[in-house]
Amino acid sequence: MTNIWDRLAEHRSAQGALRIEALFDADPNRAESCSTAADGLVLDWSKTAIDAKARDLLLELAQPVAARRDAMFAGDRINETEDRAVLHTALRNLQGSVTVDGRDVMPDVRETHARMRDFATRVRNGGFAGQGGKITDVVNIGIGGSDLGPAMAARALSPWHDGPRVHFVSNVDGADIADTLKALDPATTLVIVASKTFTTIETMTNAATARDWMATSVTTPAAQFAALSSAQGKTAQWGIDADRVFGFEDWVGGRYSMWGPIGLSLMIAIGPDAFEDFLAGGLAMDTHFRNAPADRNLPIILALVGIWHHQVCGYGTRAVLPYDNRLARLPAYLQQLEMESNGKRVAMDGSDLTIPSGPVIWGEPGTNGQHAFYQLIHQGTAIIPCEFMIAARGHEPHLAHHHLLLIANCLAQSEALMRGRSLDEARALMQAKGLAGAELDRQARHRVFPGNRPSTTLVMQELSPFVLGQIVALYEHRVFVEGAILGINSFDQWGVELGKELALKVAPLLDGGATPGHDPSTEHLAQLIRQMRD
Ligand SMILES: O=P(O)(O)OC[C@H]1O[C@](O)(CO)[C@@H](O)[C@@H]1O
Repeated sequence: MTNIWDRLAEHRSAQGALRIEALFDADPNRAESCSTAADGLVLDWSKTAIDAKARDLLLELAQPVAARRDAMFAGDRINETEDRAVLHTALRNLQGSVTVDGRDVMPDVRETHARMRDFATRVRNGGFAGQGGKITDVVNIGIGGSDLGPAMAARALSPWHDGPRVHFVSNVDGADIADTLKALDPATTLVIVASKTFTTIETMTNAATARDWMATSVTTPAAQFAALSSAQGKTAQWGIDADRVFGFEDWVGGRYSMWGPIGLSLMIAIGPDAFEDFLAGGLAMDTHFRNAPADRNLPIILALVGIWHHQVCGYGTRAVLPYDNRLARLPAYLQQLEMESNGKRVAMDGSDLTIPSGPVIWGEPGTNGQHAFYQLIHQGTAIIPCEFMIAARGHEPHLAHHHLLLIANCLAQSEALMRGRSLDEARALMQAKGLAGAELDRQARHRVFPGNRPSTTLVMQELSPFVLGQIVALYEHRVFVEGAILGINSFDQWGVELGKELALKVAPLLDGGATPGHDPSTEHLAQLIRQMRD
């Protein structure tokens, strides 16, 4: 394994000043041969410096992935630090069969899905109503994996919305819930408390606030609450009727959970049939991931491109740039999926990682990002691999000219990043403006684009529930492949625990109490804030 990393590093250094464009000169079919497709979703990775040798070495690196992938789908306890299976894929394979510890888990999955379908249908058609009539608004209260997935997807699939309005509250900042609830009628609002553990302080605080708000208008607030949780005892204590509690097993990780009960708000918004199309897209990607050979396997290729850029080339961040305004929350969703999964420093066996783990993920939809941070991407000193996404068709046929411009911008950016603008070209531009001598040189230098900056482009026909399912599953498996290659556990998240524990100890300081063991800076800040507040 180490040997392949060394060989990759040697090869990268042997590439020297190689320009990506030169790879197209060497291989006239590069655009096609460096495109990988799965059920109509196409990834073009030709605008990277991955040449034939790098590709072969990366594929060698991926050889151990197949065994771990098969173990995951078989229900083995591959999440070793939490001693759990990893089976979110079962939630989208409703006809499938998978056993954990000798027990077929699918009857329960199917039963819960059927209950979700029934409840969502009744919320949508008025069979389940609020104390003031048909449900007009649904508020999903959750955070992290209990928020980001459904919030991202609800926005992405807004053309499919034909149910009640859905809103998402996640932040413990009271501004979030206050701003959301102020426009709603408690008597026609359904509140869904989404929390796997039903202990997360942000979610439980927001849920209690929502219950108080509801109590100002209706006699039985709990009757307009539903819960999505693995902790059924706690949901009962909270007074939520078991009929409206949708559970899932510990083998569904929070950030992988939108396919099951955590997707209820999405199902209510777009309807159970469209939600099942979303599941079908995820299942199609699973089938592809399990069966396609590594060199034509979309998640494996996407992961290897990521490894090439971060672990081999040393680029510290990765920009996700969907040219689709409705995918505005995708970068935030992927931040949790990728960084909570692969932001680790210890290998599965407890030893220190000797290679860097996952990169920083960030991004914004195009074209807005172009007018904000693309300056740095094009001319800054850091190289930022960009992941563009674009649909051939938009959802507004009467605005087709907008969509053409959107596509043109997307393609132009990846071209500009790769080709850049040479000093000679910049000088010619300045000459045409009448400049000469030292001033011409000075002005020209500011207009040089170094180019040779890598990007990938994911192309879809249109952003439908099926395609969104493919994209989410693609990224889940990409994270899996990267984690398997790095030898880390992508399914735990111990790194978020310490801050949670300390928040509970800091809280008394803000009320003038004393809890031992804080550093002087934290004590001082707490005191300062207390004074400013009073
Ligand atoms: O669904 P819960 O239990 O409220 O947890 C919410 C989120 O908190 C985390 O545990 C840590 O941020 C995430 O992994 C999870 O998605």
